[in-house]
Amino acid sequence: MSNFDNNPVVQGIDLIALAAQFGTPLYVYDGSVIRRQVQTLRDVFSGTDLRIKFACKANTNLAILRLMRELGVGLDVVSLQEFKLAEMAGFTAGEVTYTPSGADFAEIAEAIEAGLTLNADSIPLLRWFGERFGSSKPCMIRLKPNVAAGGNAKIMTAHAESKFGISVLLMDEILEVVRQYDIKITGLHQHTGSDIKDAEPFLQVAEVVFNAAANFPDLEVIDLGGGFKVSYRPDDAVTDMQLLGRKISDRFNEFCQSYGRKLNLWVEPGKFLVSECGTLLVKTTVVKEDPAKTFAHVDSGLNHLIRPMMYGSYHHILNLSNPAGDLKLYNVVGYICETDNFAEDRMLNEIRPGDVLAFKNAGAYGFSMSSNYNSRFRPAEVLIDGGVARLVRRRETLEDLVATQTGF
Ligand SMILES: Cc1ncc(COP(=O)(O)O)c(C=O)c1O
Ligand SMILES: N[C@@H](CCCC[NH3+])C(=O)O
Repeated sequence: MSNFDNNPVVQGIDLIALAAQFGTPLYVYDGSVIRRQVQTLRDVFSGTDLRIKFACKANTNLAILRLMRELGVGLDVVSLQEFKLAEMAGFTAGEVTYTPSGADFAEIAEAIEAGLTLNADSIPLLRWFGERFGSSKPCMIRLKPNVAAGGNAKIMTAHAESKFGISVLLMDEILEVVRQYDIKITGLHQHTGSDIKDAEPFLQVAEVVFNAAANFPDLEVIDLGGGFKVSYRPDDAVTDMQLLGRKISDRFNEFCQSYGRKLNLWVEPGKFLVSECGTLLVKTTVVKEDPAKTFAHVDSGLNHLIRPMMYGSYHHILNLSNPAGDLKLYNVVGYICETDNFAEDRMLNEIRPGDVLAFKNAGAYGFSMSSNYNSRFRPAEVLIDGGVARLVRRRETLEDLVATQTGF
């Protein structure tokens, strides 16, 4: 189904029946959408030696990771724990890159010993790597190209004041450390941000990385990060992937010629691969007619899908239980003791207590950013693939909430 149709059926499976079977709140993932998105990336970059590294912080459910592996997609992890999950899903260290952000060096040492290639994000880390490993292990560098792009300020990661990466303005210092310790730099990386619509910023940062590449003779990889925009609203403009793929591929191939060798092109999308596959199903608990607003409370909140509250993000909402109901204006709000508005002044088919609502585009940074705030359980998760719905995470219990507490 299109992400915005009021059609409650995914691969022949009725979502209202699924909500009744597994309860709400429930994350539901459509595997066919992931397959489609992977194929699109391969098609648009077919002129290059492309490797896709799924930024798995977007969704670390083991079934999703396994599906990625089945599809030949590698991973980008940001923590040792994400790598441990990757291993459980069948990945080997060689299929995974490691892009920590200001992580403890003890964790980084463990990750390197486990076989991961480090993507170094600071000069102190690069120096530490040099002192400890010299040229005995490969190393990548995360550059900060000083380009501002992304859907909102909180998800822009490459502007001059961003904490991420090593500024390209520090190239002399980078080179001094690399030479001092004879570090073998096998890859240059940058990640501009998330929700980037236009091809222009992608091309702009690619130029910065290509220019920097001339300083590093041992490169095998150029990693241009993720950030491709998908449609969150019915009328959203999205990244023109055909155009982007063609422009980046052409420029990358030219660069390889001038570099003197064919390199691998890596991209590491999160949202592009999994945002549209996911729907969060919730149940309406109370409809409150207030003189100012009509509030539809649901059995979920910022503890399950924090994007609207954290970034002001739009998630399309459908009333699956009453698709032909009269249109009315609602504030759709959570059950958490915070102002956890999912939507304000949203026109929706009449909502009645018990109605199942669907929050679309919830596959990326949904469950993976969830919490137990207010001591609420996190949602269960279901993956629909090959026409079969499979529970891939059970609902939590009180035992899960207290499992790590001691001494009480
Ligand atoms: C290093 C890195 N790569 C890739 C991504 C994926 O971004 P997106 O989900 O927008 O594709 C992120 C997320 O911010 C990131 O930090
Ligand atoms: N979590 C962000 C994307 C990644 C930002 C962190 N680098 C979002 O939901 O839009």
